[in-house]
Amino acid sequence: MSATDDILAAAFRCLEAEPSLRGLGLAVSGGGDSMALLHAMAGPARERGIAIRVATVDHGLRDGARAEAERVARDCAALGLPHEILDWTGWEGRGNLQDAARQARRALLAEWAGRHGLEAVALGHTLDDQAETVLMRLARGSGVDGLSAMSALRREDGIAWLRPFLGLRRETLRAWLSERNLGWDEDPSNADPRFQRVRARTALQELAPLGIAAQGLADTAQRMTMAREALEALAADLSGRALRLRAGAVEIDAALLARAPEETRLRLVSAAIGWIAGRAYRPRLASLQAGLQGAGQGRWRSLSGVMLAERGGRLWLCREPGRAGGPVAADALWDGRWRLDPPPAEAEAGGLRLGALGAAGLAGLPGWRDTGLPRQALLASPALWRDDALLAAPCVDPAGPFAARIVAEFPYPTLPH
Ligand SMILES: Nc1ncnc2c1ncn2[C@@H]1O[C@H](COP(=O)(O)OP(=O)(O)OP(=O)(O)O)[C@@H](O)[C@H]1O
Repeated sequence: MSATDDILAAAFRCLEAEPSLRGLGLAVSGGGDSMALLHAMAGPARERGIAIRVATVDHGLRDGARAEAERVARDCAALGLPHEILDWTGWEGRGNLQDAARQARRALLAEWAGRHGLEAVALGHTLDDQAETVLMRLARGSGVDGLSAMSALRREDGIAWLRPFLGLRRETLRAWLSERNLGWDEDPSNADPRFQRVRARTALQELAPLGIAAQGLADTAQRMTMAREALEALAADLSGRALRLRAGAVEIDAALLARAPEETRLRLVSAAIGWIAGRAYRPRLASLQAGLQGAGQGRWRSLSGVMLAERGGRLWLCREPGRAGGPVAADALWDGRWRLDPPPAEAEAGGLRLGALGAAGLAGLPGWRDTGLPRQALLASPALWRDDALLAAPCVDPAGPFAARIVAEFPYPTLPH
């Protein structure tokens, strides 16, 4: 097969994975990979009756970025495709710039797709990106999850993110563009050795004599994806036998947990932490191991915004009260997970706040012991307040005036209440 066949076959395959697709967004930076995406997807999408829109994010970080975005706009105009430049103005100068830029780009693209009713957005990642990621993750000592492959289709934020070119080489795409006299802009940061990805790219060439090459690393990533699926199935099985959700806390049968292989155990506890504290706060492996060992001694330990302790043959995980955030308006989401259900009527909502029960709230509820929940778990459970007066504590008194609902879904099956 020629490069053109491969590229067009990849474009069609990607559209076939989403048969009901009507509106597709293309994320085009102006670099070689995404310019190939633009030119390769336009025809097949048109053939399938799919409307295409294109967006370029201007991070405002480099002179020349605007001109590159405008070049994409011109190419889109020539193809008859609507194009938009999305501006990122949010850099606060803290943390890792590339990570912040990537996250902001995702958010801007998701917002743009939502605004135009696009069900999917395609990205131009290639096999080379995959291989470089594996090399960088090896440097960090990553496990199965970190070494797993980017997926050709991933649903997140209500959008299907498509990566049609994961099986293709960067040089193939660029040669294809050159043959057609189609241009692209070379982002100068792609040659800046201050970036680890650029160093990984150079290192890959140096590793060739050892037989370490992009294809092999990408194959490893595929194998790791299969391994991850198997491990996820084990964690889901353990969860269904050993784990119960209680008032936003997690209760796990400690004996069953102890008998599970360490990888399964850590995976389950890490998922519980992610569920309680938000996915962004997953702990690192060493802290997780240390936290679990400490919790086994019966004292409450704090880890990634979550308290954990083993009590009476159960491992308990619950929100660390100080990390749950202050109270919010009663119709808002509190601590990323809790909502009143149904929301309060307008007449009663004035001055009403949803927040942690806390020690002050719990002191007025002597019946809390009847719930069978540890005090620690109830401290960070939701309560309804008007000024300083406690109106309801739905986890202590489910028959009371307000019910609270957890909106975040636990990733695995659980035992019934
Ligand atoms: N500024 C941007 N605006 C729109 N989409 C972008 C932008 N930067 C990256 N993308 C999308 O994310 C994909 C991966 O980006 P990344 O910077 O990791 O890759 P790249 O290999 O440099 O790609 P390209 O050659 O297309 O810039 C791109 O192919 C493109 O689809």
